[in-house]
Amino acid sequence: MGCGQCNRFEKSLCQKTDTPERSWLCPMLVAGNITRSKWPCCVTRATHPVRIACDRTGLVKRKRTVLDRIRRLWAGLRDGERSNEEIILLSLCAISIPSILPFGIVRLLTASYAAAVVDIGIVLSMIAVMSHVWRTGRTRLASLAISGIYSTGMVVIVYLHGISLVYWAYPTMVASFFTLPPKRALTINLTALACMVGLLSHAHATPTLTLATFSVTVALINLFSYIVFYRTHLQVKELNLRAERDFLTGAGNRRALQRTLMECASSSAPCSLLLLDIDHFKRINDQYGHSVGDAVLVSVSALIHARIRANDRLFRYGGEEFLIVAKGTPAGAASCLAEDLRALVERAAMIQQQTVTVSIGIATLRPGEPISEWVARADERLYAAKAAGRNCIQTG
Ligand SMILES: Nc1nc2c(ncn2[C@@H]2O[C@H](COP(=O)(O)OP(=O)(O)OP(=O)(O)O)[C@@H](O)[C@H]2O)c(=O)[nH]1
Repeated sequence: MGCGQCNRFEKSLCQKTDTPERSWLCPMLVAGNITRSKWPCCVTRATHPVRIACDRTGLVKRKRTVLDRIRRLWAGLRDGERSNEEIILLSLCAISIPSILPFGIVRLLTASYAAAVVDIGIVLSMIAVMSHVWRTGRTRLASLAISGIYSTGMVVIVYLHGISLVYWAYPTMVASFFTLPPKRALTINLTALACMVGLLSHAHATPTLTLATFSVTVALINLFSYIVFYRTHLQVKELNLRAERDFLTGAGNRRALQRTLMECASSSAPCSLLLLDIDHFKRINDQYGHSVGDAVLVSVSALIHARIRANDRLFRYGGEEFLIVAKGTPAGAASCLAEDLRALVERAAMIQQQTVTVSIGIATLRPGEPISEWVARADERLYAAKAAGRNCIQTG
């Protein structure tokens, strides 16, 4: 592993710094032998106006080669710096450039200028999309653009050359499913198919049987792709849902909580946290066993779920702690909800001859308050409720 900035120095020879963006610096730099502004390669990853690399003996002035760039690119992809969507888009563009460019050149040489313009236009568009995704990391518009460029290019090529070049339709249409949601890809592909069939029958007088064969095979390719990608889409959705759920109670987990808290903090609506802890839960476990303890956790979670509104969210915050994010709920309404929940749990007969109770700490988000402070206030209120004798609520 090399220097965190230039990726070429042995880490053992580099010194660790306390800032995250300069976690490793070359010794020459640290020793003050050079100024940071003079050697930007060692200072920042973002800009490299001067191409410098470090080695064991010191600093060697060297231009970054294409191979270096490929290595760096590969390291970026491998280390998870880029999202899956970015990788798919970049790969699609990277594959289509060498696949289409030779045809463009041949057509240029054989004086098929119109087709050459289409091919080279697609290649240039792919380069533009690639550089946009690479620089910004934004994929939404780029996905639509790629599909649009492919489809338009395909229709124009069919218009120019007729049935002899319809083979491009198959890979192009499958590629749309990689970049877009299945329904959108299907819609774009079927529209392109309709345009191509129209052009083939009117502008090129293609025989009906050939046209039918083309239409049916393209439709089947789209149907199969739709089924495969739709199934994958559902599976990914299901996996994401599971990754954010607590296995025992079905409440959201800490990962899901973070996202919800961020949504609340960015909204102008009032929002309250209710941090709920089962009283003397250790005793329940010790006296009745862990399976009964688990059943109590499930029952408490179900009781809360049945009481809160569809807009509110329930999370398992810790072992026997639950956190309710009550959206659009000011302090007064949050106290009423907390008192209702406390009474509900107290009344529920979860274990024979033993009442299960809960303590609840409440904190309503203050304007501009950081999330960590908001949660800490709810935690502090919960401790106050415990200190006040348990089976009660405390408002912040
Ligand atoms: N059955 C079960 N027990 C759990 C689970 N997660 C945590 N616990 C137990 O919950 C207990 C929490 O004990 P404490 O933190 O001492 O809290 P407490 O006994 O409820 O006491 P107070 O909160 O002060 O009222 C520990 O014994 C944990 O082992 C779980 O998923 N299932």
